[in-house]
Amino acid sequence: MTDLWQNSMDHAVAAARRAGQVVQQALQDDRKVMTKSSSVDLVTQTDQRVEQLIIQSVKEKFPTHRFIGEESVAAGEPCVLTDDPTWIIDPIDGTTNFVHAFPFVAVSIGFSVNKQVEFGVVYSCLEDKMFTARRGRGAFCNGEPLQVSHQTDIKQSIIATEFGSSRDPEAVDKIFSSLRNVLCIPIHGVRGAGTAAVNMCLVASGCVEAYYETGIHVWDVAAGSLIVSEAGGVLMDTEGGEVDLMSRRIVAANNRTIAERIIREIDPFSPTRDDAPSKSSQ
Ligand SMILES: O=P([O-])([O-])O[C@@H]1[C@H](O)[C@H](O)[C@@H](O)[C@H](O)[C@H]1O
Ligand SMILES: [Mg+2]
Ligand SMILES: [Mg+2]
Repeated sequence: MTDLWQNSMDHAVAAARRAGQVVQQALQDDRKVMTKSSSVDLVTQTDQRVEQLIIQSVKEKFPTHRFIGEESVAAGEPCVLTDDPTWIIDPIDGTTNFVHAFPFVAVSIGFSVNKQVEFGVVYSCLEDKMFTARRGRGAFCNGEPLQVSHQTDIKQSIIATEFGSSRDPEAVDKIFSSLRNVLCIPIHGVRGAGTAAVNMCLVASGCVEAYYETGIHVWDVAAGSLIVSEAGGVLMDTEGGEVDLMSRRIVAANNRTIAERIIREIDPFSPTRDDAPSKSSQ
């Protein structure tokens, strides 16, 4: 069977690698920091430049494809997923890490057709780890197959999560109450790399049993979601049931037992959806 999207995926891998080189180079220079929805929602010229580099290179090769890019949406482009082939791009996942030179920064590229992710590429550029997944064909890190952890006992697990960039006290209260509940199950520990994409790759790699967060965006998790499921993991909504990548809520786990156990402890809330009609960037 011919593989319809292999050319696009090869292009994504090459684009992510080039983008990673730009990010690494930029770490040597002064980084001018700007803000978006709040004083802790950071962006740099490197985020914008890398996104444009990726989009331009794709447009030259695949002129009919569409885009959802974090910085394009911040600049007013729509965030709508259609059935058309769509590149879902987070040029720097972990911008706060990048600003502080905290060494986990990723370029994340998901590709969806008929609203289904066909491939995902996450390049953790400071670790030089290229995570890839193609629907139905497994997940890999630098070409080596990935497999989630086999653990089913939550008490023997490590869980990844993040505080995100909302400082709304009600949201922060929910985040803390969930974290307290999960920690006190009790679990072995809580971790967070400062990038949703890398956290999901850690689930796929079997280093942590699960990752959950409310407040992420579709570009943070599109690629990682396929990498987790192709490594044998599951994706769920924070209230149970199927994940909706536009809903800004995700649980990515090694298996359903662990996912459902965490969901019991999460105090859920619903930020404005990514595809809400009159949504300004937040
Ligand atoms: O802004 P960005 O660095 O691309 O992405 C953020 C990172 O993934 C962070 O770990 C997560 O907690 C936030 O929810 C994301 O928005
Ligand atoms: Mg991100
Ligand atoms: Mg980003």
